[in-house]
Amino acid sequence: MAPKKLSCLHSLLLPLLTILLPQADTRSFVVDRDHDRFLLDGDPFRYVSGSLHYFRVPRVLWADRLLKMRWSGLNAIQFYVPWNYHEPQPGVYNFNGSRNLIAFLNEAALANLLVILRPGPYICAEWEMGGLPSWLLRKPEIHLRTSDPDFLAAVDSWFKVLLPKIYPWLYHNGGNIISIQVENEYGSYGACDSSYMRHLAGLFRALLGEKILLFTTDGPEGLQCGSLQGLYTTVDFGPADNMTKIFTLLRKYEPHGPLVNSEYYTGWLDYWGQNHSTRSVSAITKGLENMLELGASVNTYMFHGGTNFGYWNGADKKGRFLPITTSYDYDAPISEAGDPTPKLFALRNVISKFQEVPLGPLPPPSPKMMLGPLTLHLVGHLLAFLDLLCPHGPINSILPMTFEAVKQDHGFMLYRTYLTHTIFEPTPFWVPNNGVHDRAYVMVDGVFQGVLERNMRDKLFLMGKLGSKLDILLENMGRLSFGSNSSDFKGLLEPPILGHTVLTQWMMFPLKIDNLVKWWFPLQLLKRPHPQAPSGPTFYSKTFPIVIANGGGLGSREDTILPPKIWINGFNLGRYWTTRGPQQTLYVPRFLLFPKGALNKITLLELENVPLQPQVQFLDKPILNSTLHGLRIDSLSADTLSASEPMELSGH
Ligand SMILES: CCCC/N=C1\SC[C@@H]2[C@H](O)[C@H](O)[C@@H](O)CN12
Repeated sequence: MAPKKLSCLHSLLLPLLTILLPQADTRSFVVDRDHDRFLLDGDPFRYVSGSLHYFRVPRVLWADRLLKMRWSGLNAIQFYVPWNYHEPQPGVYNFNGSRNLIAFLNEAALANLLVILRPGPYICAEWEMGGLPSWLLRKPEIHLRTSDPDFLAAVDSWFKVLLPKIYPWLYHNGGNIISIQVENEYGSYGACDSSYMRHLAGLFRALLGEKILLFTTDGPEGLQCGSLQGLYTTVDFGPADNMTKIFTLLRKYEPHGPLVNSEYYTGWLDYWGQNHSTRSVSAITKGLENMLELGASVNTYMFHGGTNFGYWNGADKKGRFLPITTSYDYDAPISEAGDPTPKLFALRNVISKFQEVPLGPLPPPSPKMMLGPLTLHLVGHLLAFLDLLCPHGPINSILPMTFEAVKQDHGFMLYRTYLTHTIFEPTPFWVPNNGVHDRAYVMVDGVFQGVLERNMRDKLFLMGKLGSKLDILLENMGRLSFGSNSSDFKGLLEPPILGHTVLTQWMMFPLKIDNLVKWWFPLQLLKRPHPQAPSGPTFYSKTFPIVIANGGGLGSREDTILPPKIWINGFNLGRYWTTRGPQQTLYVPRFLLFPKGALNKITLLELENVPLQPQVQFLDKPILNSTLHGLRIDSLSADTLSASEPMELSGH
C-alpha cells in the first residue's frame, strides 16, 4: 500500500504490510479471457463486493462500517466519488474531514478490503444532481454528459485534480484500487454520445496509465449505448431480474472474461410520500448464490446506505418530481444507523460457501438513546432574520431569477415583490409551466397564505392591498439525479401571475440558513418573535444536556433517532416531511451530541403549520416506513413526532 499520510499505528503496520504484500512491481489485477475470470497477482480471483458511500457516513464511523463489511465476508468495496461534494465552486476543492477520500481509501486498506472506484463524472446514486455540480448550470445552455465543450472543459479540470490523487492507490502501484468505472449507466441517459465516452476513456488512460482495469456498468437495456471498446462491460440487475437472460445478453459484449454484476440490488431507494422500499432476504440470497455458482464477481448495492445529510439528496421524475428521502437506509444489510440486519448474516452465510469469511464476533449494534420529549421555544419568524440570512442584500430583477443565476446552489431563496394594486377578492395566483422548482411558501405582509408545489399544487387564491408585500420562500428539494435531463434548474422558472397581472420587479434574497444556525443563533441571544401568532416559516430551538441513565453514571453518548428535521449543534441532519413520510425519524450519530457538562442545541425550522411549541423526542429505533398520506399530525403519539412540515438545512 502507498498511503500518503498514516497515523502512528498505521506507520507501524506499514512495514509489516510491505513484507506481507507483494511488491508494487509484481502486483497485478487483470482479466483472464482464456478462463473467464480475474487474476490477482496471477492467481484466480473473484470479488464479492459491497457498496457504501463515504459521503453518506461521517468519517468517525467509516472504520466501524468497513469492519462490519469485511466481517460479512466481502473482499472488496465499491464507491462513487461525487464531483459536487469535492468541488463546491469552480476551482475550489475540498478533500478534508468527511471528504477526505484518501483517508477513506486508507481505512479500506486497513480493513483488508480492495476497492472498485466509480469517479463518474456522473454517478446517479440518488445524490444531488447525480454528483454533477450545480454551478455547471450557470451556463444554462450546457448539455450535460455529452461532448459539449463547456462540459468537457469542466470535467477535464476536475479529473486533472482527482485522478492524480488516486494514482498511487491503484493496485499495481501498491494501493487497493483494482478497477475504475467510466461514467455511470450512460446507456440509460439517451444522449448516446460515443465521442464523450471516448474522451473520458482517453482522459482516464492519460492520467491513470494503461494497467488499471477500466469498466462500464449499465442495465441490460443500456448496454448498447453505455459500453465502449476497450472498457470492460459489466451489468447491473436485482434479485427479481432474469440472471440467465441478462448474463446471456452481456456475453454479446464480453464473450470472454468474468461475468460481473456491478450493482446487485439488496434493497431500494425511498421517495417522500411513497412506501418504504424493501427486498426479501430469501430472494437476495438465492440470486447471489446463483451468480457465485456461475463464478461471477458481484457487487451488492447497497451493503450500507447511510444518510443524505444536509441538502445532498437527489430526485427522480416518474410522471412527477420525486425527491429522495434523507434516509438512504436502502433496506441494506447494514442499517442506516450502522447495525447488522438479518440480511447481513444471510449474505455472509452464502458467501461462506464460496470463500473464507473472517471468524470472530461481529461488533454489536451501537447503543441507542431515548430522551425527551423536549419542548422547543419559538425563536422567531424567518423574515425577522432576513438581515442575517442575506447580509449582502437582495438582487433586483424585472423577472425572477433562478437559484443557479444568483449562484445559490442549495436550500432556500426568498422572492419578494409589492402589489401594484389592491386585490379585493380572492384571486388566482400561480406560476405558469409548472414553474415552481420545487416548493413555494407564500406570504402576504408576513402572513402565511399556503404552498405551491411542483407537479402537486399549482394555484392559490390571494388578496392584498396596493403596496402589500408578497413574499415567496422557495425551497430547492434536490436536483434530478437520474433521467435524460439533469439540468434541473431551481427557483421560480417563470414570473408568477396574480389574476391577469404578470408580476414583475422582483427582489431575490439567497438565504444562508446554515450560517444563521451555526454562527448567529448561538451568539444572538435575542429572540425576534412574530408580531402575531406563528405563521409560516418559523425557527424554534432548545438547549439541553445529555443525561444517560446507563449504569447509573453518564454513559457514553449513544446514537439516537430524532423525529422532525433539525439541526443538532449546527450540523444539518437533512430534510424531513412528517405529512408525507415514509420517513418519520432522522438518524443522529452519537458524535454530534455533547456529553454532560455541555449543552446541546436543537434548532428547527417549520415552514407551514407552525405549532406554538413543537416537541421532539430522541428515539432508540428508526421509523422509516410510515406513509401518512394526509393523516393529521396530532393524531400521532407524542413520542414519535409533533413537528409539522419540516425543513431545510444546508450541507455539512
Ligand atoms: C429503473 C431506473 C434505474 C436507475 N438506476 C438506478 S436506481 C438505484 C441505482 C443507483 O441510482 C445507482 O447509482 C445507479 O447506477 C443504478 N441505479
